[in-house]
Amino acid sequence: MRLAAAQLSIAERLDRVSLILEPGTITAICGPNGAGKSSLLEALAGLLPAGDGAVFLDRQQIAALPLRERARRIGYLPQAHEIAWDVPVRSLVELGRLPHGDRLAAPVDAALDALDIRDLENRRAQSLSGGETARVLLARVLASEPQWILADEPLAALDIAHQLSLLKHLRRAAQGGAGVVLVLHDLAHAMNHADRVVVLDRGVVAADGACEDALDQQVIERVWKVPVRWIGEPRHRALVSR
Ligand SMILES: Nc1ncnc2c1ncn2[C@@H]1O[C@H](COP(=O)(O)OP(=O)(O)OP(=O)(O)O)[C@@H](O)[C@H]1O
Repeated sequence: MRLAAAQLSIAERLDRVSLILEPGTITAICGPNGAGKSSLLEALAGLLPAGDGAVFLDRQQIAALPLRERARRIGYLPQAHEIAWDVPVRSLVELGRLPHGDRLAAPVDAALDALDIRDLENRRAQSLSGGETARVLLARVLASEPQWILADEPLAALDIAHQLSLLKHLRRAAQGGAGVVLVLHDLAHAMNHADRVVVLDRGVVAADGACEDALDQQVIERVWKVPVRWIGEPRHRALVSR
């Protein structure tokens, strides 16, 4: 079940972006501020009109999919972590089951465990810290067991232990067949944990491929305009300035 963007052009945001995303893999979308990463993710989730282009889930245009089916198949975590309702955490995570029309305990429990928020399940959602809020909202996405997990900066508010445990969990989801697409600012996380990196620069794809190629030092210097060097072994790399 591929997710594909064809010739996505959205005024001032994306310019003829075409991608075919494979299930069972983790793709990182990287790029400087304003490059179009969130716009691309929103368009892939069917939340931003695709302009002259189109987004396809398998062979079906996403815009034509019934909303409930789209919500069942694509889980989307936006960049802004806002919780509108001050409900208990468990109820909020259960909202992930809405597209399925059930409140199955097993996927909700699995999501609470994956994000290490079992001890928060009775807390009011609006009483949480920033990182706890981020984990709860991601748990809601996971509870819906989507074929595609599209997450905008899911690691940004998390401490290092929760970052690594979430990355491990997303890898497990990919191994189980899900497609995982993450907007990441941390290039070392992209380098070490993704299978493929798409680099956006001012609305166009500047590089796309295996991590070591797409995040090659020269690409980073060209796109981000900073002198850097990778150190360490593959999958354990760190980025340092030169
Ligand atoms: N609702 C909107 N209407 C018009 N332009 C927008 C809108 N949202 C974003 N933009 C513009 O589109 C461009 C891409 O924004 P986008 O949020 O996709 O970038 P990004 O790569 O996710 O950036 P960041 O790293 O800062 O989150 C930016 O120039 C931004 O100002």
